[in-house]
Amino acid sequence: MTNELLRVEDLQTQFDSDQGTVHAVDGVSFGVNRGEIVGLVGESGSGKSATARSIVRLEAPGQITSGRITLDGQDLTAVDEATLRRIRGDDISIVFQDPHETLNPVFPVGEQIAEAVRIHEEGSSQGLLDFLGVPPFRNRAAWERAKDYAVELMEQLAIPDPNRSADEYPHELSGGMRQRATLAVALAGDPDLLIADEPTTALDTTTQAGILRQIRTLRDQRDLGVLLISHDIGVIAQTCDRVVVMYGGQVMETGPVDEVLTTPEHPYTRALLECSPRNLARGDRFRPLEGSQPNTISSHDGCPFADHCHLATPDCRRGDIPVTEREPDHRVACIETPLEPCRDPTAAGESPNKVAPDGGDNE
Ligand SMILES: Nc1ncnc2c1ncn2[C@@H]1O[C@H](COP(=O)(O)OP(=O)(O)OP(=O)(O)O)[C@@H](O)[C@H]1O
Ligand code: NI
Repeated sequence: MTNELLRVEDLQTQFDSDQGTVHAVDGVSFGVNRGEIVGLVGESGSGKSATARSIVRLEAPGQITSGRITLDGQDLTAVDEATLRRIRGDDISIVFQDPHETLNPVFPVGEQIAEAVRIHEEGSSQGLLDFLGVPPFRNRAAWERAKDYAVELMEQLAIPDPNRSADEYPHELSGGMRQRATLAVALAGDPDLLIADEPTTALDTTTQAGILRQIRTLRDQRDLGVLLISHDIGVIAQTCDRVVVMYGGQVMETGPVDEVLTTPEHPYTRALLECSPRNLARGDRFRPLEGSQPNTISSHDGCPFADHCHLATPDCRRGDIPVTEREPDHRVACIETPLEPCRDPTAAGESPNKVAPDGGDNE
């Protein structure tokens, strides 16, 4: 028995476009254990959100064309709509960058959290009421309990004066508090897995750090599995135990954060660390890698990074790139990476967070 909660195996999600098929997620595999925070990192368009949405089966208008997604052994690609709805409420929660996707502007936040608690508690009976199209039966005692628990959840999320904040509308809260309220809604059903898609991207760095710490605390308290999506490698370094580096819909490298970010092996991971916003002089603008994202339309043979990789050979542009395990649980999808690992791609500049500055740039 492992304590693996989520397993994504060879997932393919595609979109139709006028130009052809977009291979947004192109053979992605990774797992999330209970009590573990896994980061999904990559530039804009690398397929992070498409992966997250596929896991909760909200991939439309995209389509999962192959692969398996299992949560606690249950295949999410094979369950019916009613089961999926139950899983989304009870087992997996997803929060987005924009709280408006979760919070309704016209209701006080406490009421929305309580509503999420109540729906979870009433479970299948609520499903029946939806089916019959009648307004939900308001069990007074259950509603009061849900309200009490909503305030308790707000307290757990370090929202100050939760009794008062519960009566406030989303726009009356600061950005950070709104995102905490969103997390409270997400946790109302006591999920096993929390997926957070760029939850702090819209926030200033201090507020961001507070929320990331909160996510770690929740993980500790609830033994939550967390999939944290970010384009910011610094966020991943601060928060995650393991990281999955994506480019062009594929996984380039995956492994423990302190290994992957200190001794990155894939040329793309090295490039990503080099152009991390934290490595730029103050005032410089973060610019994506030269040439930015590959064309994921139609042809998707070989390594998507080949056109930007100084180590690329003709073999890199053909067929599937084999994945090799360099250390236990540290995998790299590259045929040309020198066996001598790159010690620290940022040795010349300032190192981001936990990345140890120990020189020896062999690139
Ligand atoms: N609804 C859609 N219709 C067509 N193509 C889509 C759609 N949604 C996403 N895509 C394409 O799928 C690919 C992956 O997009 P995705 O949103 O997963 O990237 P991302 O890594 O989350 O980027 P970002 O950091 O900008 O959120 C992109 O090429 C994108 O254009
Ligand atoms: Ni995204």
